[in-house]
Amino acid sequence: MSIKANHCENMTEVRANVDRIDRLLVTLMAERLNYIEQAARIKPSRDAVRDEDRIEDVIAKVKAQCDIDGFDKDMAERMWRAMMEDFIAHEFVKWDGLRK
Ligand SMILES: C=C(O[C@@H]1C=C(C(=O)O)C=C[C@H]1O)C(=O)O
Repeated sequence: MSIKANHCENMTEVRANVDRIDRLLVTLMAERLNYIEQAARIKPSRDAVRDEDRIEDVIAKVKAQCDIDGFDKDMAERMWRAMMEDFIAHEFVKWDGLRK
């Protein structure tokens, strides 16, 4: 299966749709980051900030969603691994900041 997208006749329409999607993605990323910050508050030890099993669980779930929505699994894996590295780095900064 694949996600339905608007048919575009020109680059103005293409870019308007890309810009619309980017705004939605930023909103979702901001919400995702809020949960990462809550994880920093909740996790009792610094060793728990980076959880390799959870990272692989996230990747597996994202790849399963790729099958549903028709998105490239290898691309998604690269994107999510890079994104999670930034989120984890942020979580470490937040975890330290809450306990100094
Ligand atoms: C938020 C967590 O912390 C980290 C951030 C993750 C993420 O960005 O999805 C996944 C695993 C963790 O290393 C978590 O453990 O769930």
